[in-house]
Amino acid sequence: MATRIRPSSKRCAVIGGSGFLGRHLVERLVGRGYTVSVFDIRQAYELPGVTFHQGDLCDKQALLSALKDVPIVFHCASPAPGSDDRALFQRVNIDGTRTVIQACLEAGVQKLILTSSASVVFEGTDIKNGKEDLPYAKKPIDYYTATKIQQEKLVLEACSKEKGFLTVAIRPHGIFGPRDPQLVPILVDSARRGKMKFIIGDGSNLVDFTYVENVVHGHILAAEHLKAESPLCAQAYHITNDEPVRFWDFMSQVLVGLGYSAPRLHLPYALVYGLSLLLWLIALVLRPLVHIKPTFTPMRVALAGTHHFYSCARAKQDLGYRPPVSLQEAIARTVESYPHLRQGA
Ligand SMILES: NC(=O)C1=CN([C@@H]2O[C@H](COP(=O)(O)OP(=O)(O)OC[C@H]3O[C@@H](n4cnc5c(N)ncnc54)[C@H](O)[C@@H]3O)[C@@H](O)[C@H]2O)C=CC1
Ligand SMILES: CC(C)=CCC[C@@H](C)[C@H]1CC[C@H]2C3=C(CC[C@]12C)[C@@]1(C)CCC(=O)C[C@@H]1CC3
Repeated sequence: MATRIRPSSKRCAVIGGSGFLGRHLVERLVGRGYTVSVFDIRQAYELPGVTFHQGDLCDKQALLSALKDVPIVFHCASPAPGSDDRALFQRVNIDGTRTVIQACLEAGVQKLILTSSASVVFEGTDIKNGKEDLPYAKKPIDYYTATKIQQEKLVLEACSKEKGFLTVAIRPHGIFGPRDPQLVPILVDSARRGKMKFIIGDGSNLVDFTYVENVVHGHILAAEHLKAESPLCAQAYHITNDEPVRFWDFMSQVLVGLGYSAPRLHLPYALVYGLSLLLWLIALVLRPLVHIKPTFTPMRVALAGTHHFYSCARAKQDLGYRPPVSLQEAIARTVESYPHLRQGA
């Protein structure tokens, strides 16, 4: 049964509220009676109870007008992880997060909840039941992850009981669900181009995937439990479905649910990883002449061929977190939500 919490305040802002996770968060907050300010570079929808502020989070003045009289801020904006624009990641995830913190302090915001990522500890090798005290990756798998590490450090270091500014980081993993622009669309696009015939490795690697509503639940619990005397201050929390699943079983269930064939043939992990590195290097060298975007990037191959699942024990203990939607139910709802991606549609 879900924990019942009495919200301390009914106003909040969601930076990145037009995005996949951000919009689900906004919808749930409105459903719980919050008045929400969305701050995003784009406005993707309209909703009663929600005010939109269109702007770049690197612009402090623009942020300040959205954060006026707002005690709680959720920061879930980021450039798409698949981008290869290093300067953009630096500008938005690092410099922009500094600006968000500065704006929160100037506006008198009391709580900042950051959407980080469980990948901040992932180096491309197995993680089994990883806890939050694992060290940050020394060699992050890509530039997106490198900047998520810096972003999380900035937010947690900014926590100050003296200033009345409390911060916490939520680390989800492999978010999926209706309107996800990444996981299912990339998977289906690969299947349609005949690229989902192979299983990388022996297919036994266990991975966490997290239904978007469970991620939202974790964020709201964090916001409502974050108090000066609580253990949450300056802490990071893994939020997953808490049901590690074989990566290739998960992919197969989604593919079969949408009418595509499941991958069957096995390829050695080292071979595919080596090829993906080679392709990535070729794409880098040719970039001045032609822009190639390989499907199987080294990052995706590492995620597809290793164990990476995380313990939610800290979130269970401090937040009372239990994933409200099971993995099977989540997959069914997700498949149902993509009629346009079905085979033959
Ligand atoms: N999708 C996933 O599997 C995971 C995502 N995350 C994190 O969750 C958060 C949300 O991710 P998604 O909803 O999947 O991404 P998304 O791309 O759907 O949403 C990100 C939003 O941020 C906005 N944004 C980007 N740059 C901005 C800027 N300079 N100023 C204002 N707004 C800006 C975009 O317009 C977009 O609406 C991100 O912080 C991401 O790093 C963490 C773990 C896994
Ligand atoms: C091998 C192949 C082409 C699989 C298709 C699915 C992938 C696109 C997803 C499988 C795991 C996903 C994942 C993320 C993005 C989409 C996948 C690679 C993240 C990198 C998104 C941002 C994060 O913070 C971590 C995620 C880890 C899992």
